[in-house]
Amino acid sequence: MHQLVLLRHGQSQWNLENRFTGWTDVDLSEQGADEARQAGRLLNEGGYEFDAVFTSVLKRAIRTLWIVLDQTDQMWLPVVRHWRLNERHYGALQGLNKADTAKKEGAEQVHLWRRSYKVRPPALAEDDPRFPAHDRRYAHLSPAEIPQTECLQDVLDRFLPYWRETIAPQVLQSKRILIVAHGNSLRALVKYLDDLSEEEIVAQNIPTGIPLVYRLDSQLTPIEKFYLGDPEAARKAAQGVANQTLLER
Ligand SMILES: O=C(O)[C@@H](CO)OP(=O)(O)O
Repeated sequence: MHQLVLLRHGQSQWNLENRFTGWTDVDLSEQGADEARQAGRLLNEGGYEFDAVFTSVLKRAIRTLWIVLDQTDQMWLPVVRHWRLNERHYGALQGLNKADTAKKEGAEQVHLWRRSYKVRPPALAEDDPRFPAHDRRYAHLSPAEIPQTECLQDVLDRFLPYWRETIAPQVLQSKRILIVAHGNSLRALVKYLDDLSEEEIVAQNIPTGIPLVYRLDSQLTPIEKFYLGDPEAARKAAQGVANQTLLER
């Protein structure tokens, strides 16, 4: 049996402000840092140890990872940061308030942008300062790899090669892997691991800062999966993510 732990970063400043974030490099809020510490405590209590760790090139995930490694006394572990684990690029929605956007564009449209598999949010123009080609951390990417917007399918398409070539082989060697990433990059991986349909993935929301443990067989098919800690707290936190576009917020 193989084990994999997924962790969405703790609450970010823009999660707190209820803004679409995507590839914007915002930091953790104070609550987010607390959530990361709590994730570390849960991992300690469960006796979880890791052999290798993967994260994105965005500081809310990196800092969550730092806090977890500190909390679990595993700061020595090898860490790989890769853009393919980044959050979904939210195109021209990046920076906008989610509830205001639902008011303006309609809740149904915003739900499609947030959770459908194939509907892309409006794209960024190439001369927009938010376009990642202007950021030197992405200078090594080919033009075709740099997104102006992404739907969940695009995220899975860019995450999967990295999963197949780099992470999955290590899981199969029985290395205990921790992936600290983002709501939608983890939804893409969950869709793939759980073999969910395009309809089923719509209802999946991943809460911030709660470790999600997968036990997998030799084909990397899940045998069981569960959130560490109180299952009711994880359910409520996931519901809170789903509710971010409610107009009365
Ligand atoms: O803004 C984002 O980048 C993501 C994660 O915070 O939001 P959503 O859950 O709306 O897809």
